[in-house]
Amino acid sequence: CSRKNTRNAALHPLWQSPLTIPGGTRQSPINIQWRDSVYDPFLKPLKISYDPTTCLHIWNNGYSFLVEFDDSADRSIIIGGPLENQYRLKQFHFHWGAVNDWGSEHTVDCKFYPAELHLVHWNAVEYPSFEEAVMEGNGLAVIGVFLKLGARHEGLQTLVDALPAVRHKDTVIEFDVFDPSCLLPSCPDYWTYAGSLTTPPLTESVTWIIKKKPIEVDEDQLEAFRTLLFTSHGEEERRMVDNFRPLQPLMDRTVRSSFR
Ligand SMILES: NS(=O)(=O)c1cccc(F)c1
Ligand SMILES: [Zn+2]
Repeated sequence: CSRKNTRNAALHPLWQSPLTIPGGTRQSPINIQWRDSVYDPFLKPLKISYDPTTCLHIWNNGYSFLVEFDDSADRSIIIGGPLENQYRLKQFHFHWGAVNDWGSEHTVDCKFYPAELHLVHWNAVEYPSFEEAVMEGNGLAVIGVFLKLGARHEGLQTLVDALPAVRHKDTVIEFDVFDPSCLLPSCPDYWTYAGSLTTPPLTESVTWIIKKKPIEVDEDQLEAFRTLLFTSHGEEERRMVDNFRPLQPLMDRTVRSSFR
């Protein structure tokens, strides 16, 4: 993407130095060039079934705010799409900007969205734990959903209302019923490619499934994200904004689409 729309991610202390993995060949995020993506007729529809009672808590981990789920059984799972196995939901979180001009990690034809949702799942068929799956090439499956400025999102609002309670790093609150499927667009279309985690340990273990259609949220909801802090109680406050990684080289990868 041309420099003109490169945002100032470099200012963020977490990614002050260009964080690259020596020998990394499948790093994320990437720009998705729509015209270069290849329609794959063998891609199946993605099947998603989440049990809202598996929701546990929300916490601020100093990178984003995470909504974590009980992944001790196959109760909230995804299957199909590009996946060989069934994957269990572990957590979801967001990345966003200081302003609405940027914030997403992935881009589409160099367009940034103001925020991006990541629903993180792990391959519990082949691996005994999330921590082990994180180290394996087919260990994780992350669904990415772009957020665009528009109508207020009622499902998101229940999350937004809880954010003041996790303003500081390492704070947590119980959050016992939430259905993350309310955050998915109704359109089934997606792109998929082999990539990595976008925060440390940056391991190359993610099958990315990026939804073509964004969901709409309003300005107040995006502003609520920006009231969170990277810093703990007692530290000098640093607003949690621009918590995204810079775009990474595509290298020898093809992005497939589930749609013509
Ligand atoms: N941003 S992300 O690639 O979805 C991610 C980073 C770190 C851990 C994790 F489970 C997911
Ligand atoms: Zn993420």
